[in-house]
Amino acid sequence: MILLQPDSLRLEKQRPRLALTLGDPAGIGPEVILKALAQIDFAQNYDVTVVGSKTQLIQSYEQLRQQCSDDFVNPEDLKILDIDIEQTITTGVGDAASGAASFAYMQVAIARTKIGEFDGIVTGPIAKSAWKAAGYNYPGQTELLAKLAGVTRYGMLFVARSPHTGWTLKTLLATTHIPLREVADALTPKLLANKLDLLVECLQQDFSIERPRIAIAGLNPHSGESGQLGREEQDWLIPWLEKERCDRPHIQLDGPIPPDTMWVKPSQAWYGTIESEKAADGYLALYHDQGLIPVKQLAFDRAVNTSIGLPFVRTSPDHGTAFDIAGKGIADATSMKAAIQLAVELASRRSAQVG
Ligand SMILES: NC(=O)C1=CN([C@@H]2O[C@H](COP(=O)(O)OP(=O)(O)OC[C@H]3O[C@@H](n4cnc5c(N)ncnc54)[C@H](O)[C@@H]3O)[C@@H](O)[C@H]2O)C=CC1
Ligand SMILES: NCC(=O)COP(=O)(O)O
Repeated sequence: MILLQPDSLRLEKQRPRLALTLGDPAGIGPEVILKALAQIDFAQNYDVTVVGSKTQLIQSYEQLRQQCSDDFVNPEDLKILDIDIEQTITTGVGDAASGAASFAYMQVAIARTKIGEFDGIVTGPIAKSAWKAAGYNYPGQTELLAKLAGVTRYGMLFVARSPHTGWTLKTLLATTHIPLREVADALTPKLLANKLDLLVECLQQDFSIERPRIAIAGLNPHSGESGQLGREEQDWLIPWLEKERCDRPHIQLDGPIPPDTMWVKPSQAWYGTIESEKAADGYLALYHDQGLIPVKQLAFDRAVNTSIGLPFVRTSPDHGTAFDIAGKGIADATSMKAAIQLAVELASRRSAQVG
């Protein structure tokens, strides 16, 4: 027997259902959410549920009404999964109360996504220190997502589309929130092979790049200058890359590229002073600031932090809680808007691949 779906049901199924967590309620999360949602025709394109305190959203809305000439939505017009943990939140101060709140929003969003209620999660920014003050010792939201989703293979990818050319910079971090002192020991051929797998899969499935070209950074100045300025490249990075080139003939692997020049071509492709084909499809940075200084330099207002390897979509703005400007009405919502738009694109693409 063939069951025909009514058109309305089919359409409804195609609209990605997103959970949008408020982030730390003492930071700019509520403000950028209200502003970003005013800039996107969300009712047409996707179905969004804000997960967090309605009281905090209303407070942010009332502040914006007094301070701000930008557009922002009224929380009364939103679907809200209201979570009020009844603690006092002080705007601009990330503490145990705000950390407990933002952690609770994440737990609910992840649990509801796991049972199929949402196709993806867009997370507002949280403060890791506030989570710690609340007794939750995670280096970030990515690790919590991975743990609760039950995956051990995952990565932190930053995606930024150039407003000048439309070219998209995609940067995966091989290591993330660890002290700089520990980076060299954490980097191993196994870890890099794992991250490379994730990046290739993501470029193929999420960005339809069948035979990607990937640039991999060196660790030391001048990629070690033949061992004179550091030995990691000679000892294992170059041999590992040579082996990967033989094992993966369908992709192009450039590197190890001296970290200071790695970002020249992406910035030229960003501004359109070279053709975008001359830049790589993906960049693998070996540690947090090696990747994020150039990304934020080029695209602080619009880069999106994307978790790859999870069984559902997760995006987030690239910026943090910005406690210094919370409650002032001056936060820029472009990165949050880009995070929502990318989540819609990725979720739509994945559901088209499944069905
Ligand atoms: N996605 C997330 O959950 C992220 C969370 N964080 C957390 O945020 C907290 C604060 O981190 P910071 O290093 O200070 O970075 P931050 O991104 O919060 O702020 C850095 C600077 O940029 C400004 N800024 C940030 N976002 C802005 C926006 N949308 N519009 C206008 N100005 C903006 C801030 O006012 C500040 O001067 C930390 O606890 C950190 O762990 C940081 C990055 C991402
Ligand atoms: N630097 C990126 C960042 O801090 C966001 O991390 P996460 O909370 O998304 O894991």
